[in-house]
Amino acid sequence: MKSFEELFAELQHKAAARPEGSGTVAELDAGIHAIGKKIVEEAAEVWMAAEHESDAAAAEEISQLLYHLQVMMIARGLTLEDVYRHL
Ligand SMILES: N=c1c2ncn([C@@H]3O[C@H](COP(=O)(O)OP(=O)(O)OP(=O)(O)O)[C@@H](O)[C@H]3O)c2ncn1[C@@H]1O[C@H](COP(=O)(O)O)[C@@H](O)[C@H]1O
Repeated sequence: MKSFEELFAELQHKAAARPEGSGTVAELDAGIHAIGKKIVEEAAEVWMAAEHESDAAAAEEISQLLYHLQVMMIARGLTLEDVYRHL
């Protein structure tokens, strides 16, 4: 289990080190447009899971949406602070 901040730090490291087999590196290479489509897809899955599935399924879909949002932040060069200042 990891926190939001720990995942973001891990993804920043992957983006810099570009290890073989990283899905994050592949998604970053696919670009903003592809990441955006993934976010929309995952958001729809969150909605459907929240309406029709278990708490565990909804939580898993939410975790995937958070992951893809973090990938988008890294693709745009945004930090956690850039986002937190709007919360
Ligand atoms: N938390 C996640 C995470 N959440 C979601 N995903 C990706 O998002 C996809 C979403 O799952 P879906 O159920 O929508 O599956 P899918 O539609 O079949 O996925 P695709 O075929 O579209 O890839 C997963 O297949 C993963 O590729 C994640 N990929 C990675 N992480 C974490 O990110 C870190 C870095 O991962 P790597 O870059 O792969 O090393 C690790 O700690 C991972 O646990």
